[in-house]
Amino acid sequence: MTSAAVLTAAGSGTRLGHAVPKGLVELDGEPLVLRAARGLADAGCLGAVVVTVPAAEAATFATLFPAGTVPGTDVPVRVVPGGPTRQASVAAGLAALDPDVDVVLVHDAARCLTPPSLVRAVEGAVRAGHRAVVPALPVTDTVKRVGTAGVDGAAPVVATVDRSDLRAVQTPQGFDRALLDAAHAAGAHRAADEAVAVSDDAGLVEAVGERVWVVPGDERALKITTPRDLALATLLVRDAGVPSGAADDRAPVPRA
Ligand SMILES: Nc1ccn([C@@H]2O[C@H](COP(=O)(O)OP(=O)(O)OP(=O)(O)O)[C@@H](O)[C@H]2O)c(=O)n1
Ligand SMILES: C[C@](O)(CO)[C@H](O)COP(=O)(O)O
Repeated sequence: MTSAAVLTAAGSGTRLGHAVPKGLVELDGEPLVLRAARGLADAGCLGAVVVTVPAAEAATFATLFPAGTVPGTDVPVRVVPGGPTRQASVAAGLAALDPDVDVVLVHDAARCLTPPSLVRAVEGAVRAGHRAVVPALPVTDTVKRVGTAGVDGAAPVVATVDRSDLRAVQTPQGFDRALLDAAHAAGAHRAADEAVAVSDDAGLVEAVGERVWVVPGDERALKITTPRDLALATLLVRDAGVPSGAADDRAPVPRA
């Protein structure tokens, strides 16, 4: 029995706006995909990492793992081509996992500062019997549902949403491997089209009627999407005093 991770790095990073795919963009001198892979390996609970990358850049990504392992560790890495959507990229990663893997964590290279403690918390919750587990943080802004914007760009407020049971979901998301394989198979017809593909793997599990569980997330697991996110992450890695987001070991609660 082995736990393994699919690390998604096949996106282009359009909103970040660099000339290279986002996974190759450096944060304080180190590519995002390498930082993310190390965070997974340092958790100490994963037997392998499959990295999904843009097909045209597979050789470049492979040079980051010259020994076929996450550098500085003995965790094996496989680099495989991803697909046109995140969902398709995860499916490609799942197909490359060894048959003995029974627990899968799916993680975004874009969340490259995720601490190993969060990886262990998610993996441990799956091992403890929760077949689908996502880390999440409470929503802190006031949230409003709005209607269609007018020609001046202003949109009418339709309602103010009760935020008490809203959560912002992060990665890694952890799954019983058979459940995640089945959920991706059931949702495969959506994978090629960005308009209908799911934005996270838990969404596919929900669609097949299985319960997804939430564990406390961590502010360090922020997603680098825009130049501002990269600037913030740079400040965070240079400031060892940055506070952690949440305790890691609270009991899972059902997803609302
Ligand atoms: N076809 C895709 C699209 C996204 N991803 C991965 O999914 C994660 C979350 O996606 P996002 O941060 O939105 O990355 P991009 O799609 O690269 O960003 P953008 O939409 O700005 O191009 C990233 O690690 C990204 O590499 C992927 O593996 N395959
Ligand atoms: C998986 C994810 O990071 C959870 O928040 C998120 O859904 C990815 O979304 P994106 O649209 O691919 O950025």
